[in-house]
Amino acid sequence: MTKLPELYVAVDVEADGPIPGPYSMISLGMAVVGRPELTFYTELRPISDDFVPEALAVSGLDRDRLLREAPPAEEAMAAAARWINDLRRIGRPVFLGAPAVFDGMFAHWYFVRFLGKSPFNASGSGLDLRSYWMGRTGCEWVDSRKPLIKQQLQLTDLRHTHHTGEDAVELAHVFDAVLKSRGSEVMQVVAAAVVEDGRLLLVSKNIAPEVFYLPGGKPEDGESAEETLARELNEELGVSPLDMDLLGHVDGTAVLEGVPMRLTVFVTRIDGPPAPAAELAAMGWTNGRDSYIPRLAPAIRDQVLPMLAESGVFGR
Ligand SMILES: Nc1nc2c([nH]c(=O)n2[C@H]2C[C@H](O)[C@@H](COP(=O)(O)OP(=O)(O)OP(=O)(O)O)O2)c(=O)[nH]1
Repeated sequence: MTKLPELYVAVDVEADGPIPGPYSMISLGMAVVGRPELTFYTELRPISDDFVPEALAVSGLDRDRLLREAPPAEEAMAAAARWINDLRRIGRPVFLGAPAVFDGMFAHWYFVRFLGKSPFNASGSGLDLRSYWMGRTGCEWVDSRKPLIKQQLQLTDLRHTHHTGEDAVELAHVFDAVLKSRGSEVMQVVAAAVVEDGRLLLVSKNIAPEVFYLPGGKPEDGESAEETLARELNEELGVSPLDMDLLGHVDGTAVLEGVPMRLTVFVTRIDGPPAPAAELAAMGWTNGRDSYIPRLAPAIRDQVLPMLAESGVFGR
């Protein structure tokens, strides 16, 4: 049997105080990431007489109305648990909070207090939006606030309203965009395979002088691959490409930054003898059997050389 996918359940809580027990959860919203039609909302009858006016004011909910009309906590949490458990037909629910500490603390306490257990798991653990973003981008805590994440993902139109049903949907959208943005993290690099007299041109940079690879580099904004290559050949070697034949794309790990890389390689002739610029540590020509080979970047040695041999350009 194939394993069902994980379903990230964005959970949003409004409360009338900082901790559950002395204070109450007054509304609970949930929404499934990537499945905007799957949402849940309930208000809850307060469980104590105490409340912090400033906390209550955040949601704007009328506590007296909740005392009269909202379902008791047992009933509301049973409905929430049923909704989560129903999701098990299509996936494996995982709690998602922003922050997981506050919303998770209320949700977990309420599930355990009123139902004896949580439909998420025994520990109340789950995902936290900001921690995930820090891990993905390497940013500091202070730069992982939701408004900043929204800015970077062009989601500033998504409103935060303090209505837990709407805010759970907002969180689900943001996390969906965070997940989708992962694919675009691949670093693009364009490189030239220049072959003269049966030898392939290699360079190394000052930052790692013992690692050799093809001349080239990363595109600047708006540049085509060909424009990047022409600029890089000029900057690194003071030459211009005479023609560029796409050899292919190679997916690997960028040897300097250690991040996922897609390398686009062109077979290129150049208009004169290359003269290495200061940013290069060394330049040389390999015949495919010499001491350069062990020092090649893995993507070049393991993927590009076989492609060049296959196409008959070099190494046969
Ligand atoms: N140019 C080039 N880079 C390669 C090859 N193979 C490989 O792993 N890389 C890696 C090395 C680096 O991690 C990254 C390219 O970085 P780079 O430092 O050459 O790019 P760049 O000239 O645009 O550098 P910069 O402006 O950031 O200084 O890709 C290759 O064959 N050619």
